[in-house]
Formats: sequence, structure tokens, C-alpha cells
Amino acid sequence: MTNVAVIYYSSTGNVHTMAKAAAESAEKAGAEARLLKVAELAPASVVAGNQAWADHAAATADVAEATLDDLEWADVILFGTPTRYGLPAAQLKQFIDTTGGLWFQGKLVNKVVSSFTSTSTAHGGQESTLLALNNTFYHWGSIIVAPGFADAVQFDPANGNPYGASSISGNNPDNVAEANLAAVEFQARRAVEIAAALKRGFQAA
Ligand SMILES: Cc1cc2nc3c(=O)[nH]c(=O)nc-3n(C[C@H](O)[C@H](O)[C@H](O)COP(=O)(O)O)c2cc1C
Repeated sequence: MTNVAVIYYSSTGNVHTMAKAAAESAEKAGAEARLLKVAELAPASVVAGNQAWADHAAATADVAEATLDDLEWADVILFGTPTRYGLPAAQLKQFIDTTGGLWFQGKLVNKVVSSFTSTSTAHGGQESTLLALNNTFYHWGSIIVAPGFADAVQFDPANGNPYGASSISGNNPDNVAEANLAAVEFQARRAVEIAAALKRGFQAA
């Protein structure tokens, strides 16, 4: 059994929808998946001042928050974040910045990792967000499994980001195109397949 942690941050639902699709796809591929959010860091007054943000926070109140134990448990970690000025959201970064102890013990080495994002606009920084996350994964010694163009779904005009599935929300809440969901499903499936093959390879070695 391959263990998959899908760890995400979402203010208005786009990344959450992608994360759910990733977790479901991982399960269909035979893995055990955990769908986990990271803690909200924005002041409650700011969240309350944006109806879509407040609604999404209420709708996902029952989603468990990711812990370091989830990272240890996982063979595959899929990270989802909206783009914030071309970078990952601080909420996800804050969680990542609690991993020093695991990193020091080498516990993130050889984890298969992959990431996905959502932006408002087509050129709003999808690649820069995903590449910024990758910097951390190199430090961890993890194995980055990007989708590349390894499946026909990537050639859909709504997809085509080899660094990771990406949706364009137009700043609308929960506005992920079917093609983008298919892309993130492929990305999750591919990560599970590679992690399972790696496990078999290490066991055989
Ligand atoms: C502070 C802030 C910064 C943002 N920066 C960008 C950006 O650089 N490029 C972009 O296209 N969208 C940007 N957006 C829009 C979000 O990334 C976009 O609406 C995304 O789909 C939200 O995902 P969510 O619904 O999962 O929260 C920004 C939004 C906020 C609130």
C-alpha cells in the first residue's frame, strides 16, 4: 500500500477542489490517501471580510489539519497552494517551515513529492509558484515527480503546465475546469505509480 498525503491551502475553494480530486485519484490508483489542510494564518477579521473566503473556511472546517506525523507516514506528498504574487501561500509555507526536525533526521529523503496550484490569470505565476516549492523539495532530498507531458491530458489547451496541474480561476471561488481536474488526477496517479515502483525497487535491491 502506498500512503499519500494531499496537503493544501485554499482561501476560496479552487485548490481544495483540486486537492480532493488528487486524493480520490490516488485512492483509485490503489493508495491510501489523506486529504489535509494547513492552518489558516490570516486574521479572522480579514477572512470574515471576504464572503467567499469565510464561506470556504466554514465549509471545510471538518477537514483535518496536516501534522508532521502525516509527512512521516506518507510515501507520496502532494502539495496544493494558490499563487500569491507568484509564490506559494504563506499558510502552506508556514507548515513547510515546521519540518526542520524531520529534515534533519533525513525523514523526508526519497519521499515522492509533487505540487499543484491555482491562479487568477493564465500568466499570473503558476510556474514560479511550483518552482519555488521545488526549492524546498531539493533540500529535503525528495524525489520530485512532475507531470511533464507524460499523458495526453497535458496537451489539453486548458492544461500544459509540466511543473504541476494548474487552474485559472478568474478570481472566482471554486471555479476549476474539468480539464484541470483531469490533469491533477493524472499527476496524483503518476506520483503513486512512481512511488510504488520505487518501493518495489528498494525492496528488491
Ligand atoms: C494576496 C493575493 C495574491 C494573489 N496573487 C496572485 C498572482 O500572483 N497571480 C494570480 O494569477 N493570481 C493571484 N491571486 C489570485 C489567486 O491565486 C486565485 O484566485 C486562486 O485561484 C485562489 O485559489 P483558492 O480558491 O484555492 O484560494 C492572488 C490572490 C490573493 C488574495
